[in-house]
Amino acid sequence: MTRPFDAIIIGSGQAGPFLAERLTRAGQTVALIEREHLGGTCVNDGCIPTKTLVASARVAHLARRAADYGVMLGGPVRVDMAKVKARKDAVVQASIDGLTSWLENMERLTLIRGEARFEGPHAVSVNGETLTAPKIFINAGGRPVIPDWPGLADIPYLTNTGMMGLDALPEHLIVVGGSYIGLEFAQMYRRFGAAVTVLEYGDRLIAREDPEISQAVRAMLEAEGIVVHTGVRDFAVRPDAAGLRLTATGLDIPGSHLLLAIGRLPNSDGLDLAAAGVETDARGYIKVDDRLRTNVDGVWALGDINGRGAFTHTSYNDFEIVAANLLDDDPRQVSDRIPAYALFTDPPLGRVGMTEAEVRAAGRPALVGVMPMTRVGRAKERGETTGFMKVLVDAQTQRILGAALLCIEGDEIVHSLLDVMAADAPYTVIQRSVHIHPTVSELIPTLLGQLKPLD
Ligand SMILES: Cc1cc2nc3c(=O)[nH]c(=O)nc-3n(C[C@H](O)[C@H](O)[C@H](O)COP(=O)(O)OP(=O)(O)OC[C@H]3O[C@@H](n4cnc5c(N)ncnc54)[C@H](O)[C@@H]3O)c2cc1C
Ligand SMILES: NC(=O)c1ccc[n+]([C@@H]2O[C@H](COP(=O)([O-])OP(=O)(O)OC[C@H]3O[C@@H](n4cnc5c(N)ncnc54)[C@H](O)[C@@H]3O)[C@@H](O)[C@H]2O)c1
Repeated sequence: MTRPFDAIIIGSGQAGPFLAERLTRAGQTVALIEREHLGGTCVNDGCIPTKTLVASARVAHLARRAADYGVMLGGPVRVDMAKVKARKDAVVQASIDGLTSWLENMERLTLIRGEARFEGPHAVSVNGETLTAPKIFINAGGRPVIPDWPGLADIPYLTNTGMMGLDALPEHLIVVGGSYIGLEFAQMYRRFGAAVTVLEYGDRLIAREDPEISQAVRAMLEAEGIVVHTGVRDFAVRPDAAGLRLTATGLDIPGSHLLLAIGRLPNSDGLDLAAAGVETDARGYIKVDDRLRTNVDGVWALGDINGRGAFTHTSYNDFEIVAANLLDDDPRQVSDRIPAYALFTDPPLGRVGMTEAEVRAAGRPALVGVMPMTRVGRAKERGETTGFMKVLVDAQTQRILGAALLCIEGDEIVHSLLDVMAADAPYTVIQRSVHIHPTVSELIPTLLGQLKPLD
């Protein structure tokens, strides 16, 4: 049997449901196919649950520091991991429920639970049925990389998905991978009370960032008692009485739990893209142009699977780009996007635009301003002076090139810089604006008033 639609969407990640809403509102019939959980990674085992857990971990951390603020608690801080998990599950479930009822009640939308595969450029099979449509949108996301270490098949390792099921405190969590996923889990579990060791293959943590950021993040985590090893190679694992034993270059570590956070792979291999003739790059990401069109007419790829972004906000922006081009006669494109993201440690790292290394590589004359948080009144008042703020500016055009804000509220404050960049206005616009006292943002104009040549 063949069922025709105006559009088919594969995967209910952070672009598909919103696109379904726009298309159906425009009068089109849409099939949205999801093989697992509605909402994909962000809702089920990514952003929403991890940031909910980070919130619990921060409360535990502040409770331990209560006496520093003159607040006396009755005894040592205890974390009830079952309650932490239940709180996380409730926040996730509310999100899933909202999404489910929204989609189930969407006029002209057919929601299909099953695994989709291409049968041709405009035909997809699911649950033994063939669906056809002139327009097909792929929003099928990605999954964790699993290495081929000796012994891995013999131990019960975790990924970000398995971590969602933990309702008891690991005695010793070994985290492999010192980037976004690894570091967020490492800090939260240390704060819940576990011993935590981070093992990173590269010679520093979060190696996409400037070395001073890597160093500051490492120092901040070590100050909380997390053990960090970098330049680690030749991993092997085996079961033992403590749970597992991990060996690597110069290391032999017993652990109760192992989290693998060494990157993600696109879910393009399960789609039979060859049947449609859709091309991928060497790493499996679907090749798209600036408007997210694949090489096959009438097939688009949105979200992590196109390799043009790896965040919820980039996936959502992919939806906006496709909808604008198809429905609004508005030629939005990926290259309009200014890269921005945060690492949700505490304090977080808010990032926008270029790193210092990228500015140097571009060879343009630049100005730089750095301010340690020990000079920021609000940070002193809050007793949270870890980190610094750094901004890079083009010396000729006065445009902000990039910023790294490793500080309390860095994930929020970074947007004032991002918005001036998006407005294509000179940094002097922020420098001359009067910010509210006493805030961290208040020091951004001061920082911009102290720029020096980047030598
Ligand atoms: C632990 C963790 C924390 C994160 N934290 C953040 C954060 O704080 N901020 C941020 O911006 N980003 C974060 N991310 C990244 C973010 O989750 C993703 O970038 C985001 O979910 C976008 O994904 P997507 O839209 O590409 O698809 P996904 O959310 O991955 O969804 C794809 C969907 O497609 C379905 N699917 C796949 N193949 C098929 C098929 N053949 N048929 C039917 N359905 C299929 C899958 O089941 C899935 O539901 C985090 C990721 C992880 C893992
Ligand atoms: N705050 C956020 O926005 C957020 C949070 C979590 C995840 N994410 C998204 O999820 C994606 C995946 O995150 P991630 O942290 O898994 O991947 P990543 O690609 O960012 O980092 C993987 C890390 O693992 C290291 N590594 C690779 N192979 C290794 C090995 N064999 N042994 C030890 N270390 C190894 C790499 O050097 C790197 O530091 C990111 O690209 C990000 O976009 C975002």
